Amino acid sequence: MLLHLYGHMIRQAFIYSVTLNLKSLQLKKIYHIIARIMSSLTPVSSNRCFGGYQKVYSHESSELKCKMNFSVYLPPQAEEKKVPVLYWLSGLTCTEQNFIQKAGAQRYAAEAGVMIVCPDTSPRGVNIEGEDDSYDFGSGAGFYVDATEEKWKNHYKMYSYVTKELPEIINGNFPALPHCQSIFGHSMGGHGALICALKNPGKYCSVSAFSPICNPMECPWGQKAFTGYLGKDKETWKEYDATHLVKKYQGPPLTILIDQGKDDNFLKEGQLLPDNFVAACTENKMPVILRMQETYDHSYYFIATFVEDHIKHHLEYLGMKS
Ligand SMILES: N[C@@H](CCC(=O)N[C@@H](CSC=O)C(=O)NCC(=O)O)C(=O)O
Repeated sequence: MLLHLYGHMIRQAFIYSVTLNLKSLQLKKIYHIIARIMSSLTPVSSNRCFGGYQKVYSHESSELKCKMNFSVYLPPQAEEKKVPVLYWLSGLTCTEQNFIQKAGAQRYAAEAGVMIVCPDTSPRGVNIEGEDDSYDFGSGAGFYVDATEEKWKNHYKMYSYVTKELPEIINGNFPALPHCQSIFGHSMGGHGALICALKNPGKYCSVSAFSPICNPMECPWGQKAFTGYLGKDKETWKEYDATHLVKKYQGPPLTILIDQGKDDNFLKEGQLLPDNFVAACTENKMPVILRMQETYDHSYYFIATFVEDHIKHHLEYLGMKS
């Protein structure tokens, strides 16, 4: 309790120091030491689900310098042995809750014996002016990049959080097979999953996405987010654009599965651009399966319909053929 109070005080002191532009190296070091001590997980909820447990935890994130929630589904098999891990990245406006409440994935994860981990979609409550002003930038819209712009870069490091800090926490605290992890997601999170896999060859056994924002450099959501987090130089954007990254991917074979609803309004508005991604995959001879689903939209009803297929896709590459 006392430790949490100290942690909170140090975090606030850090936020104020950044706000006042003091940028004290010592204060940053102190924050990291406290964050490490505080890396213990606080249980938020635990519910029995298909013979396993759906749990939510909070923790102090050293990358994001704030308190973060994540959810973890522990299948029944995790009581006996270590299991593979599937990371799910949600889209704009989501938290760690959307997928666990709406996708209905726990039944299939229990059958397959895989853990599913869902982080939140951005840092929360970090006192950056304007952070809560729009649904597609700031809170709930971290875009899974490490911001380089002065205003955002101290907290908005979702790329490092999901590829480094969170896996360390999962591997250190849960019965996870550390080299047996895959990643999938939806919309902003579908793109997040693609870039995490493409930027880290071999780290994830497989990747899949529902209605991903495939080419953020060329769509309004992506242009707004990349300008805000990465600045105006579009060369730097390429490091976080799946359509650019897939052209230069040289790692182990990766078969990418994408489901896209044909009645998705965001597809019609030009936010998702799957054809650009498929053309880039073809250019680099990358196997990609794009399934255009008649009459489906962008919602979690669509995700719930096809989530079993995605879990089966991952099982094949996690060495657990279904
Ligand atoms: N204007 C809408 C937009 C938010 C929205 O549709 N979010 C999607 C993801 S879109 C791309 O990343 C979503 O998953 N919403 C949560 C849900 O549970 O459906 C709005 O503000 O609602």
